[in-house]
Amino acid sequence: MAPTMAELTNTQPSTDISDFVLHKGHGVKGLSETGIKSLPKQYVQPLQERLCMTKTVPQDSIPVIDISNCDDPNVADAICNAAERWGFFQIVNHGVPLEVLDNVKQATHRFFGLPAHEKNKYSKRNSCSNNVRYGTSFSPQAEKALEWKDYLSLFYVSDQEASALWPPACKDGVLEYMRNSETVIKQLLKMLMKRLSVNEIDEPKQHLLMGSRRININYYPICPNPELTVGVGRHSDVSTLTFLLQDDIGGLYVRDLQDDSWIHVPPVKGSIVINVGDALQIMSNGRYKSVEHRVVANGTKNRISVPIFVNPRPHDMIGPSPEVLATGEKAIYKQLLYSDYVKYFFRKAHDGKATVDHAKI
Ligand SMILES: COc1cc(/C=C/C(=O)SCCNC(=O)CCNC(=O)[C@H](O)C(C)(C)COP(=O)(O)OP(=O)(O)OC[C@H]2O[C@@H](n3cnc4c(N)ncnc43)[C@H](O)[C@@H]2OP(=O)(O)O)ccc1O
Ligand SMILES: O=C(O)CCC(=O)C(=O)O
Ligand SMILES: [Fe+2]
Repeated sequence: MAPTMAELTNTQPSTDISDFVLHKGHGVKGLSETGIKSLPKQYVQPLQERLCMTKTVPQDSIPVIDISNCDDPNVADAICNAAERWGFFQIVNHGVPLEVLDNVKQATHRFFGLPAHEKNKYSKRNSCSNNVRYGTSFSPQAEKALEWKDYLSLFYVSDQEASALWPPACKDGVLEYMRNSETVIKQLLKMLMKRLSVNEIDEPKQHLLMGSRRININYYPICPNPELTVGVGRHSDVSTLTFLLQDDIGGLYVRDLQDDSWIHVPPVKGSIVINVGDALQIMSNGRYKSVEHRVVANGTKNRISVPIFVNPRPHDMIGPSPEVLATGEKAIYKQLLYSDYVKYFFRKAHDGKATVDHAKI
């Protein structure tokens, strides 16, 4: 039986909240559902990490790009310009059927709707594979303040492995969404690489750009005192590209590189949010920007999102592309083993752009 709100907040030491959320697998969703009225102190973020609304810009500035005609050079220009200027854009008319998007959202709700003991079968402690992990916050062992989010992270190896190991509550919807994203991911990478003088994506390049995929399903439950915490703290993704489906609640903010303000990425029906990750920033020698983003907590609504992180393979070396350096441009990033880079990212709390700065020469 889940404890009541009074049992958790008033009379119990804070270790009991950690035990309930982290170890027993209730997550922040379970905490939220106790009816808790004030934010436990573990989730109170330092002032500088909370999103101050006076630093946000109300207008919609992240481009929304219709990609129905991928062969149109104007479409490629819009994509590449957005990747250079914003690091973020939304795509519409991308060819992934609305039904597939609805199915993966339902799959996400089905998984998080399971009882805690079912979800907890996939926690780091209990999961039968490193490739399937249910958790909460980002890196609880490294964080001074926890984040108000639960997630399931699925590293894709093969359909066979996914069928055997991924939770039955969500695997079909997630696999269908992954399969349907493949063509558009290839189209986007082709356009982005062409501007970097990579005119053909041969097999080795394809491995480097999209040789592995990780899909996360994220759940941000209703939060008491949302202004005191974060859903996800400031970070950039370590992927090549991230292909993100959000529901209609909103709450994702992106750093404007020109003035350091934060810009909302408004939900647009049927759209997919695309962002450049650190691996592509490094390969493009800084031309495409992996931009800091964060998610605010919400006081009245539950929110979900489903990012597909498109990555190099763990054993690939990443560094500025030879085609980019062929012009005589000086490399600003080192060559790194991708899995070392990702481990470095996961070992720390979210800290803005510190991971990619670590890759600088
Ligand atoms: C969760 O909240 C998030 C997540 C994100 C993610 C943004 C991304 O861009 S994810 C894309 C990352 N790229 C890849 O996964 C592809 C390459 N993969 C690899 O190189 C490896 O699979 C590996 C990730 C390095 C894991 O290798 P493995 O040998 O299996 O090592 P482990 O011992 O299992 O893990 C090492 C260390 O990493 C942490 N960790 C691993 N997986 C996850 C995960 N899915 N989520 C969170 N943390 C993970 C873990 O702490 C491990 O350390 P331990 O102390 O537990 O041993 C963005 C924003 C978010 O809020
Ligand atoms: O939930 C979102 O909109 C974004 C989540 C995110 O940035 C991530 O999982 O890397
Ligand atoms: Fe992210």
